[in-house]
Amino acid sequence: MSGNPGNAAAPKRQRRRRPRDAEDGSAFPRVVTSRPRGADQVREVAMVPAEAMDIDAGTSSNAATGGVDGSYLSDTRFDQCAVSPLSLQGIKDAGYERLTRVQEATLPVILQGKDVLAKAKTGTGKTVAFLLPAIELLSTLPCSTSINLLVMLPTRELAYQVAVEARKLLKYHSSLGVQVVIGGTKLSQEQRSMRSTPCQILVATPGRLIDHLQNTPGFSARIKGVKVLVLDEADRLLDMGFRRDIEKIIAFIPKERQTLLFSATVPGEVREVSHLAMQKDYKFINTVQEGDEETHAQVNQMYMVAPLDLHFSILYGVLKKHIAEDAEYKVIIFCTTAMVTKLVAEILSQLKLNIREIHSRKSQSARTKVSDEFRKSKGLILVSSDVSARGVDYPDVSLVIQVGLPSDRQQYIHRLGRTGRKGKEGQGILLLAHWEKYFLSSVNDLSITETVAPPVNPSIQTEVKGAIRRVEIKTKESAYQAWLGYYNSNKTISRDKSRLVKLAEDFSQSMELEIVPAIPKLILRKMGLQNVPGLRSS
Ligand SMILES: Nc1ncnc2c1ncn2[C@@H]1O[C@H](COP(=O)(O)OP(=O)(O)OP(=O)(O)O)[C@@H](O)[C@H]1O
Repeated sequence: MSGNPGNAAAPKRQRRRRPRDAEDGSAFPRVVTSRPRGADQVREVAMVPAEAMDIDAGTSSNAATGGVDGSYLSDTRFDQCAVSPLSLQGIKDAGYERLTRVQEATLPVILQGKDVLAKAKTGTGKTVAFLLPAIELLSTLPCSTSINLLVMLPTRELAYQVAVEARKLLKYHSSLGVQVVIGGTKLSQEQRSMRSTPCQILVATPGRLIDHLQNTPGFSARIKGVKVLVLDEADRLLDMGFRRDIEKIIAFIPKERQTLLFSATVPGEVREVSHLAMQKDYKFINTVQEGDEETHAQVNQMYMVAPLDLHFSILYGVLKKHIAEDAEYKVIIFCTTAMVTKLVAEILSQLKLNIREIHSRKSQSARTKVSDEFRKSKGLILVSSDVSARGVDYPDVSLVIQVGLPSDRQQYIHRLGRTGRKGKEGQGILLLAHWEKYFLSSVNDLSITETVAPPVNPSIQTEVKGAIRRVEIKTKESAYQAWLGYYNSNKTISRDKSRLVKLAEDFSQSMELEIVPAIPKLILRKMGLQNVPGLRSS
């Protein structure tokens, strides 16, 4: 390790605020000079530096047919590519034979040493697309204990998953290793393991990486060895929640490096700020075919609009129907906030459904346990906040339900992307109240169609109300406050504060509360709601 952390006195640990974790073509794709149609893409052109070159892999001959069998796979085999025998052996053991389309499109460009911004649909193998060429580069470097590959990503579950994928590819590269640094675990534990087995590949969430930069002796020297920087879920890492952390981290690592940005969604704003991380002449590789949607055609997307007071009953009805139709059901329900997630999980558990719960207020060990269990199981419903929205690869998810407003179009797409992975079929349902319908205009280019909510008969309603009444009052109070906070941070809904408060009261009534819970004055002031009638303060 460059610098000896064992001998250096550890500086006092600094406390800092950081965002909670939210909580594709032929081997030589065609280079296009103009962007394909679509209002979004037209906007992108205007904001991209002129030097950046776009590779529209979606229209290259191989990708245009969707690979040899119309799937997410290309017809190129790994053993036909310029990949080392050690990596090939690992790939073979992992069971991968052909490259996915995004892997085929990006591999030659990354191996040439170019900076790449790649867009490919969810569940199409982006992780291997950035790991494999980066590992190829690392395998040519002299043996060292510096960090040579830094993978940044927004959530802890995703960090573990990327490390697992890296270990598969590294199986025969005995001189290379991978380590994970994430929040929610003891810093000292990570410091110890980095000291005892310093690795060349580091997978990290931004906040924890900054903790190490500030508090782990020798770490900033080790990170000076970075040759490849990856921002997975790049648009999330470059949005306002994480951008400052990413800028800080980039300031610590060498300018002479290769940078790879990957995501299923690349809004114009991301291309606008991509210079923060990449060289001006980076390549934008887009494997979403011309005229195609950002979501998968094999995923049936529907929305339902119903009054808030019926949402729990409708949710129950949808789940019962899905379970009856599919014995191997595996469902993820996305909720707006951690505390609303807890509420929904508790209500559905009271209704005797097989429920697991995951969100940022759970301990990391509980999150890891639930995540591992859900990955392996069937016949299970995972109620989740956005900690599972991006990148997490749970196989065979049969249905994704999104209850209430997604934070934006990108989040809707990533959440939906937890089903329909690797060419499989899936279903998506978005459940909205009437006043949330405006969100639909942001996804109207996707194949999302209205469907009628299952009828809520009196007996279902009685059963659901009974379950809601059995949920602890404290859970409901926390959910009310979180709900208010979430919708208050939504520009459209919060424009009319009186209406917002009235809607929150409707939510409170849907939880069978007779009066709205009191909220601490300080929190009301922070929300800018201190004088709005209809709220109670404590
Ligand atoms: N060449 C390949 N052949 C078969 N399976 C593959 C191949 N490459 C990756 N996979 C598998 O495909 C699945 C999806 O990959 P991955 O999670 O990287 O998708 P992604 O595109 O990053 O999705 P998201 O946008 O949701 O993050 C994983 O289970 C991975 O192991």
